[in-house]
Parts: sequence; C-alpha cells; structure tokens
Amino acid sequence: MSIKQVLKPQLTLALLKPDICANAALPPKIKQAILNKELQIVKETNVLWTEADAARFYAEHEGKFFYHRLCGYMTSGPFKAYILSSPNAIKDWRGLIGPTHPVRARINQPETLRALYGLTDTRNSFHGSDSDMSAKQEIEFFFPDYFKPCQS
Ligand SMILES: Nc1ncnc2c1ncn2[C@@H]1O[C@H](COP(=O)(O)OP(=O)(O)OP(=O)(O)O)[C@@H](O)[C@H]1O
Repeated sequence: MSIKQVLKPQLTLALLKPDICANAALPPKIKQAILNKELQIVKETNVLWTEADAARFYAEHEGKFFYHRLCGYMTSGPFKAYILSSPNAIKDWRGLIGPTHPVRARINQPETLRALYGLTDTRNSFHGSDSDMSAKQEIEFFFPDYFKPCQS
C-alpha cells in the first residue's frame, strides 16, 4: 500500500445496472457482497437516465456496434450508482464484478458478480471505474457536488 493510500483511501464509482435493479432482491445481496469485500459505501443514489444522459456517459463508445444496444439497456429502467472507498477500491470492486463478458466470467472467474448475474456482453449488470482519473470523472457525473468545496 502506498503512503498516498494510507493517507487517503481510494474512491471508485460503481453501477448496479438496470437488470440488477429490476429484481428487488438483488441490490441488497450485492450491497452485502460489497461490504464483505471491506469496501465502504460512501454515497449512493438512484438514477433514471434519458438517452442524452447515456450518450454523454458512453460518448467514448459512440460508433461501436454495441453502442445503441448499450444506451437502450442503460435507459431501460432505474439503476443505482455508488461511491465506494477502500485502500484499493478500483481493483477491489473490479475484482468483485469480474470480466466485462459474463460468459467468459463464468468460465474463468465463476465466483464474480458478472459470472453470477450478468446476462450478455452488453447486459453485464455492473460497472466499475478503471483508473483514478475515470473514477473522479464518473463520480462527478453522478454526484456533481461531491468534490466541490463546502460553502459555509
Ligand atoms: N464487445 C462488447 N459487446 C457488447 N457490449 C459491450 C462490449 N464491450 C463493452 N460492452 C458494453 O459497454 C459497456 C462499457 O464498455 P467498457 O469497455 O467501458 O466496459 P466496462 O464496463 O468499463 O468494463 P471493463 O472495463 O471491465 O471492460 C460494458 O460494460 C458493456 O455493457
């Protein structure tokens, strides 16, 4: 663990995508898995995206063959966003959710959340930031006030 991590635990942005949130029994189970991994839930919010929201968040994927499918999936119903914290939050959460593709996850990492709950390559049930920079940008996307200095 680096000195930076001792002083300031790492943050990551986690999404439980609409297929998970469509089943009321699943978010509490996932929350328990998060806590079992010793990740702290710093903040959470319920989200319902418009097409424009999805297009803004997934701009880097525009033009890819799965882009419209992805935006349709992410606007299909409410979902949950969390800020998670631990000394290695990015790696911890991505380790817990497993590989992007659920079929591969079921073969190679069957204990991961995408292996257990993921449906297809697009409907893969979870998201996790992949770097400190993307975590900051993604946290600001869902929690616009989080990094703003307190006004008193
Ligand atoms: N090859 C693909 N086919 C279908 N959908 C895909 C494919 N690659 C990515 N997606 C969808 O687009 C989303 C965003 O892709 P991205 O590459 O940013 O993955 P991610 O969720 O950050 O996961 P990871 O970083 O673990 O790959 C994925 O979570 C998935 O829903």
